[in-house]
Amino acid sequence: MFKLKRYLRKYKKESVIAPMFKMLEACFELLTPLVMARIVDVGIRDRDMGYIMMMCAVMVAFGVFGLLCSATAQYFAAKAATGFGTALREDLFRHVNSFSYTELDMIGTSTLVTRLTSDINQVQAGVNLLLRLFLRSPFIVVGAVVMAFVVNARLAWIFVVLVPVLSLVIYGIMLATIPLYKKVQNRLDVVLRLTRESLAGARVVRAFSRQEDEIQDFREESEGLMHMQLLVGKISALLNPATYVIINAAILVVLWLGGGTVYSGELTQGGLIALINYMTQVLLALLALSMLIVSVTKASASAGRINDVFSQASGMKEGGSETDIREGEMKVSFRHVDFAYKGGKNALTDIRMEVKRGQTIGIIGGTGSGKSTVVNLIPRFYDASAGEVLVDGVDVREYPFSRLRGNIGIVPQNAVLFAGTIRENMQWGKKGASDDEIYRALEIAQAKEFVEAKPDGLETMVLQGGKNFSGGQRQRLTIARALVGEPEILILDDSASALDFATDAKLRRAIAAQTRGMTVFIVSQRAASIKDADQILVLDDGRQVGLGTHRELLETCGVYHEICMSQFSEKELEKS
Ligand SMILES: Nc1ncnc2c1ncn2[C@@H]1O[C@H](COP(=O)(O)OP(=O)(O)OP(=O)(O)O)[C@@H](O)[C@H]1O
Repeated sequence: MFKLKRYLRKYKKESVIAPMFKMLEACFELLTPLVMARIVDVGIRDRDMGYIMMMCAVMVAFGVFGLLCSATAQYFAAKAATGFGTALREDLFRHVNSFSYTELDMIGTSTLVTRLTSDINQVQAGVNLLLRLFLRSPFIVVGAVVMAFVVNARLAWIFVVLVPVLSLVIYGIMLATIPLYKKVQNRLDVVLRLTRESLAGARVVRAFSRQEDEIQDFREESEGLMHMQLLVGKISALLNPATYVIINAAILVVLWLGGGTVYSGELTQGGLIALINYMTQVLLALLALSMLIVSVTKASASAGRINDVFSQASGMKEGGSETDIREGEMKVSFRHVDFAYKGGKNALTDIRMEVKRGQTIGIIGGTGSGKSTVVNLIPRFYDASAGEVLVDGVDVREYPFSRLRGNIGIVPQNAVLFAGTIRENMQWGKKGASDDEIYRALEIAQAKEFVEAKPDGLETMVLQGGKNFSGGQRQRLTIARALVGEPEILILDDSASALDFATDAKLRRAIAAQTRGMTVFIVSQRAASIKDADQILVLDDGRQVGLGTHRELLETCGVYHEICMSQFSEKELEKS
């Protein structure tokens, strides 16, 4: 948690004012039993109503000042803590955004969501409590012991014994619960992941009638979390009975010994009442301290999880801004490229390909053969494990991300749209794109017709994930989004799979005719979608088993021939 203190730097003033006001409030609290003692020893003894009223007014004034101090402290602590939380959240979000796909795969989205939300809230609550209580509680404990010595030094020794005994009990309980908080948070991660998966895949769950299994899995995890929380709760629940037994025993001792002292005149009745009040103050302060420790412990566990994300640096270093681009003939080159996902075997082995500016490249192969992996290396979603990928003759690792990716329009396999209007979604491709530019892109992507048919046109709202559009419409919108920016390289990663054959063909014809000079990569399982490409890369289990035109590959590449045989009739094959 200490490591995160930099986020409080902007709130130095608040971080000092909050504990100071809490201490001031504590001073009023410590003085109150003395006023009470005066009421008993002087006011009540002498039956002096004027004195009693005056002292009551003093007590009320202490209470009001204490309340004002407490409210001021609360205000500044809340200001510092929420500012801290906001700065931390923004920084963590920025850091997560710097991750490459490798780190995202490794850490997992659900746990990142928990860390960005619940963990940061936990740390924020810890900071708030820390600012208010870390000085106040020890100050009250020490202050109450000192005041007890002021009232009666002989009886004050009971406090000297009481404070360590109480502290020891509280510490023991803390020690038992602290490791469990981290486990609770980890379990929460699992529950969140299950919830996310189950809700995101709600349609699939229903389609496979898996609701009961999903509910069962969720129940098991949720009950696991509950048992863990109950265990922590049960141990923590010992705190109050244990401490109250000790404090009441101490009060009995004070009354037992104090009674005699009052008779002998060594201690006044008011003094005895003040001692009991101080004892209660010690207990309450220690309980507040234990609450602080619990909160700080939870916050530390959460801070640890947040720091783990911060310490995960992006494995990808961005290239310098002065990239020397050689505008040669080759737009994209793969030179003996190998790639393995973290901890896995090679997903790609020795990929070699030279793609000229303006060419269309088809990439085909069975499922899992590495087609998406190949195209993911061009915008540097992953880095090659061996060999190099070049764009305009320069290794992709030498580019600043914005420059490299700014020239690439990528349409991923899963059509992802964001909540907002169609226009806003299209402007992801190019900030401030005009309606003309958007309609041109929609036209090429074969999406203009259905967008125009909507009463609100470009103002039509897209629901989260594009749920109010069909799969094919979503795909066409994501293609249009990539085209709006008129990228130099367009990557269509199986992004026309939901289109019927006629629309798919129209789309490819429009791209070929209206995007002259654009280098286009088409990943597809359908031979018909890529057969007219200038070059076709054939993959089999991550290996390049063919590279050439449709005609050439039919002659030379067994895998390609087989794919075509399975998809075309004899007649179609002869014609092609
Ligand atoms: N994020 C990942 N982490 C680990 N392994 C992965 C990851 N993505 C893909 N793989 C593995 O890499 C191999 C190639 O996957 P890739 O997605 O490139 O295949 P593909 O040819 O595009 O398949 P499909 O046509 O089914 O989309 C597969 O064995 C797959 O299991």
